[in-house]
Amino acid sequence: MPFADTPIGTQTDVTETIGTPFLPNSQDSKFELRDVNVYYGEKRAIFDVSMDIGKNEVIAMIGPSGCGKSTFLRCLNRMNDTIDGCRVTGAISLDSDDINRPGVDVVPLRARVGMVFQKPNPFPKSIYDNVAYGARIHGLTRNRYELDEIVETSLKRAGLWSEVKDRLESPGTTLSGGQQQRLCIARTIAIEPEVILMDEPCSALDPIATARIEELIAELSENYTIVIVTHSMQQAARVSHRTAYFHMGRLLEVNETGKVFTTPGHHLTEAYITGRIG
Ligand SMILES: Nc1ncnc2c1ncn2[C@@H]1O[C@H](COP(=O)(O)OP(=O)(O)OP(=O)(O)O)[C@@H](O)[C@H]1O
Repeated sequence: MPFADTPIGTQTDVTETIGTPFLPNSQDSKFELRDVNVYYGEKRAIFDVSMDIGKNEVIAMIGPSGCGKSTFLRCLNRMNDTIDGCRVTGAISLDSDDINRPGVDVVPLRARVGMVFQKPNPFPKSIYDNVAYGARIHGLTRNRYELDEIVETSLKRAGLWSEVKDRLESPGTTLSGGQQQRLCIARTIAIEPEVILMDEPCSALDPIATARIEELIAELSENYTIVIVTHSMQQAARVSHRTAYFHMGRLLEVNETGKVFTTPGHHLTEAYITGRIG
């Protein structure tokens, strides 16, 4: 316990992020963030965050409630634009292209960077139409046969096909919570995103449904970059390659997940993972 004697203050007492916020080769980065700040009106919620997120990386965002994890996640597909009074400064690039530059259309951006929310939110439509919706509006198919293929493939990849293949016309809302969350993942992957943002995707699910989603994250990481916000340190440890610890809007530490949980570099990371702050 190298920091056990350090008092837990409110100050974050770092000037730069501990660990490995930057990847050794910029070609390996999917996102590059530099000096990112987020304000809600006058209030600053994110302070000077700089880091890279790798291609095919699963990175977990952890930290006490209110530390800015969701706010940070929403920077990555400009979902903060939808919040009145929210302002983002700094540089955020996706494949070296600034996502905040004038002229960027957020619709294709959000197709490239899909999002799965805490509470499963299927549309009030059939299971089939939930998955087909995005493919239709983005014009990904030319005919019903191709659409059927996308729906089947997406449901298979989300691990839901065998459970729903005989009831595709039933409303999505008739599924269990865990099935609904897999339906939302199928809906997200149907439009072939490059990145999937997950904001506490298992918090409404039981342990079995959670285990299924975690298996799915491991499978999806072969093809996608995944950024997951979680309150469960066990989940971060199970699914992620790197873990980022946020505290009061600052990114205090980011490192390989094993290191963060065994030899944290900052006393506040250690205080959080040992349950002394929550
Ligand atoms: N729409 C908003 N308007 C004003 N302030 C906001 C808004 N959303 C979040 N905040 C504030 O920004 C800070 C960060 O909130 P955020 O939801 O990003 O934290 P979090 O780490 O995701 O929290 P939790 O773990 O509880 O979900 C908090 O102080 C919160 O009160």
